[in-house]
Amino acid sequence: MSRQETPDDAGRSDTTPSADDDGVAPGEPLVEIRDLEKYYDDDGFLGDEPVKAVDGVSLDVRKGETLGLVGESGCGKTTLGRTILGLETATGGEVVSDGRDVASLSGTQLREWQRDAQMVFQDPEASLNDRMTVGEIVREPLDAHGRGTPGERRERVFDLLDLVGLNEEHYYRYPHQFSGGQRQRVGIARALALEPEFMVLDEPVSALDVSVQARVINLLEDLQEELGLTYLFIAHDLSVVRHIADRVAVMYLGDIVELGDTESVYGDPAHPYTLSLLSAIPGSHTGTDRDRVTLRGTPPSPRDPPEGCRFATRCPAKVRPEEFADLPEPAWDGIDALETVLRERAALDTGVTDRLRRRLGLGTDADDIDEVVADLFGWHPDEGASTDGDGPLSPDARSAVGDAVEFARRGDDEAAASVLREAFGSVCNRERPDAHVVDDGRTSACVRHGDGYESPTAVIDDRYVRDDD
Ligand SMILES: Nc1ncnc2c1ncn2[C@@H]1O[C@H](COP(=O)(O)OP(=O)(O)OP(=O)(O)O)[C@@H](O)[C@H]1O
Repeated sequence: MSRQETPDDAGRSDTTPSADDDGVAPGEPLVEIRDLEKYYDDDGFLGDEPVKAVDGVSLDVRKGETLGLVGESGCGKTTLGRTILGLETATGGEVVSDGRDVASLSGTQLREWQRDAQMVFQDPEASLNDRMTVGEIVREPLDAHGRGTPGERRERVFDLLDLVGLNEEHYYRYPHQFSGGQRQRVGIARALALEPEFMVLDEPVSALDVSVQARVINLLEDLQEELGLTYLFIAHDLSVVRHIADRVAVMYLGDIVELGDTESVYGDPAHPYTLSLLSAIPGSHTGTDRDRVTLRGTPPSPRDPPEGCRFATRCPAKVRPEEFADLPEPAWDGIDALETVLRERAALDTGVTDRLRRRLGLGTDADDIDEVVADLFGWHPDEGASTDGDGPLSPDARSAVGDAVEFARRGDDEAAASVLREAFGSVCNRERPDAHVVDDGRTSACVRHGDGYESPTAVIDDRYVRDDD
């Protein structure tokens, strides 16, 4: 990993013992996560489903590495980090470290794990208590764990401040007297107080100015080297992760879709979601000219994730049914867009007002569906399926779209979306894909890596690049 020298890096002492007394060799699994689930069941009224924030995650965090965790907002990154640390109680699966299943620890053992594994938060403004001095903030975990005499704790805090590029004078100051970067250093010093071996860094630099970000990243890299730390680095900024992470895990709607060495994943993404995510970075060229692959719509609700592959509703490489193999790309664009509209309207429909309206037999605002169809396909459903006319849909496809429109007109967008899925869906809507090993240890959870399918990248090139050129 490259680094930049800064004045802040100078003069730190190396008084903290390195955390390699756990018997785990560098590169071996330090934390093993198996089928981890965290569902939030808030007993929502009207029988809401639980929020499946983390839904079946399996991965290892290896001793001494930085594992990047990326994905769109709301995909479950923070919840995964917090559940690994035992700050949230898992609703299923295991987190094993040093022979202990973290998810089932309590009392002293849980406290031990929470000493060995620490979290650094995104917002140093909100995560530090403004009524305490910096010295008190960093000392608090030492006090709570009864470490040494008061004098020894004070010395330890001075060492920690030095370690993160602050100095003794800062002991008596308050967080509000510090810049964002300095406050994040205080947060890091506090997280290091109990000599952890594993740290979850939750967007540790995203609230900071870019120039300050580089310095804090350098500090984290130096600390890792000096103290033998292992990081899970959560970020939505893909370039920061590329810089700092040895491996990267790509998360979508509660699950990991791709996991591998950072350079392989960024240089040649295997999963259609990774490819779409990376092609959204301006100027990124992921192997071929795929920058025009756009990620349509927003992720579905984690309360009601799609059946089969979670990414199927937005996937640019989705398997299409044989009987519609001849439909041109604009028809598929329209079908995907119509399904997105119906799904998003169905999600809104779960609002109390709409439910009550429906229960009372009042319509929802279904009238504009005809307009949507006309815009997307240049065809009005009342014209009938077999009418000749312009537009990309075949008569069979029109008939299926017409059936969906019937449901939407009656205010049942959910049924309309499922009619579309039934007609135009495939294995992607039925099976949750396994993680396939695609190259040297890299995994990607896409059905297209299985026998008999074209690879996701080949399909995307075919559908989006060649057509556009
Ligand atoms: N305490 C909670 N109760 C109910 N739902 C929650 C709770 N915490 C998180 N969620 C939901 O779980 C899902 C995942 O949230 P999480 O914060 O883990 O995502 P994230 O990927 O870290 O997002 P961001 O990048 O915006 O921080 C979201 O739908 C969120 O609304």
